[in-house]
Amino acid sequence: MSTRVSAMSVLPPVRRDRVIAQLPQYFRKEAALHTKDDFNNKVKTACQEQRTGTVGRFKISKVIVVGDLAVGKTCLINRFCKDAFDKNYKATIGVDFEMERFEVLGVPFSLQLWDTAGQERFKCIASTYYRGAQVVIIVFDVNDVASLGHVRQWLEDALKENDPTGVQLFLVGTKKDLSSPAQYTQIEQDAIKLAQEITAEYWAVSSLTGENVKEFFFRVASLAFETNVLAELEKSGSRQIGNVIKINSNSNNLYTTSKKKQPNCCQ
Ligand SMILES: Nc1nc2c(ncn2[C@@H]2O[C@H](COP(=O)(O)OP(=O)(O)OP(=O)(O)O)[C@@H](O)[C@H]2O)c(=O)[nH]1
Ligand SMILES: [Mg+2]
Repeated sequence: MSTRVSAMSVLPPVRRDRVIAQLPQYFRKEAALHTKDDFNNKVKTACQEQRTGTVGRFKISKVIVVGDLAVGKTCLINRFCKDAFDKNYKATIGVDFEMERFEVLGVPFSLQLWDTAGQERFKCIASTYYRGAQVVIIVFDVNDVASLGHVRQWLEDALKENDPTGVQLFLVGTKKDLSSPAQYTQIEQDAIKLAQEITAEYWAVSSLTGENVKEFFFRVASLAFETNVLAELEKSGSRQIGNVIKINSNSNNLYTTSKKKQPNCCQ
């Protein structure tokens, strides 16, 4: 029996319910990152011809999930990744992360979801992991106006560590199951207005019922994938990119940022 283990054979196949063949639609047209109803043509062609360069088996996009304490960041990730919901609150201490593997237009694509702490005393540990994010998800509770009010601060903190032009932003209202339609409509207006101002795509979800959770993460994976492939095509220009395999530089420094940076806010 062969003992040789290649990177390919270590990876299990992508789950059938993580296969994305069509562009998932936005939640609200007024606050969408784009409103096209299909993937970019150049992206589709590149995928068909297997010219996606580093976007493929080895490409990992970093996603950070930030927002006030107890708004439901951990529950949102657990509903999607584990199809589980815990009604008891257990504060995230520092950070946790989950890997999710997708197949988009036939190409493997992974998201690394970083679940960060909202509690003030753990925030500085968490913020050392913000660097290198391609997607920032800012979460608020649709039943808590103050948590929506703090979104700009979370955005500022996240962008301090990242190139603002290279980040895709999502604004997610959670706990929709707890709000009455009238209350919800009121806060949605404010949330959409804010999303437009900060150029974020707006979603409302419930991790308890699962409403819109899968749709939301599929949209995140698809838009991140599309942006990555377009960037890859642009970078390559006329150069042949089909044979290049390299680990994304962002993912290289994921584990080293905390060592390099000495936070001085947690004493
Ligand atoms: N009804 C309802 N409760 C929710 C929902 N999402 C989260 N909760 C509850 O809200 C509380 C906080 O959820 P968490 O996901 O732990 O919050 P968090 O944002 O991760 O909090 P920190 O880790 O401290 O930043 C828990 O008691 C959850 O059960 C939801 O969609 N509906
Ligand atoms: Mg948490």
